[in-house]
Amino acid sequence: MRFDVITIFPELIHGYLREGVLGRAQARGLIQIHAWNPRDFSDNAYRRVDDRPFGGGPGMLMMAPPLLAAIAAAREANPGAPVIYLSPQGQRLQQGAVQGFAGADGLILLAGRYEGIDERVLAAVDAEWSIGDYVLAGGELPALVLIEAVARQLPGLLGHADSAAEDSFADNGLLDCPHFTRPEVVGDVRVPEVLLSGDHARIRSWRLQQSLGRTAERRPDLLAQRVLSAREQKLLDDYRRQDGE
Ligand SMILES: Nc1nonc1C(=O)NCC1CCCCC1
Repeated sequence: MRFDVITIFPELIHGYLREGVLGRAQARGLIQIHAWNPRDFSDNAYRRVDDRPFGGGPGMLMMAPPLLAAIAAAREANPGAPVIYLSPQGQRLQQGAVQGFAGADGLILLAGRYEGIDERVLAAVDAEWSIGDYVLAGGELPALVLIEAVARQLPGLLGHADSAAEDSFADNGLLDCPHFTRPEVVGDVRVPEVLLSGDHARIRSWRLQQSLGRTAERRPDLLAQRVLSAREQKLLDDYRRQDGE
């Protein structure tokens, strides 16, 4: 899958994606990352990409011509890929949309800076997405969040075959269960006995019960979106009874 990012800080993108599982995914050709710098498409000697806002106001805005030219170049290199602008004005990114994007051949991501971009750029944008209701200094981190969340869904990307499929939000819409590794005792806290039992059916039930319980306690909104099977309801009832003890 090819990701093109339009950014005045290409190294922010390449630097982060060079590491870890995403770096290995690039080396394996599972994903391709290309950054386009609007400065390379600026028609003035100083490679200027920003200017003062009409109507006044603080700060600078990104000018339309360099961004539109960079978008056109990216579209030519990544044909058919939707152009996504990351901004707090976008629709909220959730796992469902991430899985949808994972089915695309490519994505073109526009990372804004300064106080924003000239509104006329949005005529060349297919969708506007937000990673959350807060304001960052630029769209590079949101672009990286989207790339990482989508890339993790690609078959073969994660070492363990079903890791992504087992992600809490990915397959069951619940929060993740607690996880433990060696040493078996930390301070005076032992690993829950069930996880040492080797009884995999019992371990799966315990993990599901913990996810259900945690989701009920911390994100009742997520639980409300989900129909529980009779088995899941019983696990949750038992969890609540144990919790209440
Ligand atoms: N939140 C967000 N979700 O997606 N992007 C976000 C953001 O805060 N982006 C920074 C702004 C900075 C000025 C230009 C436009 C993007």
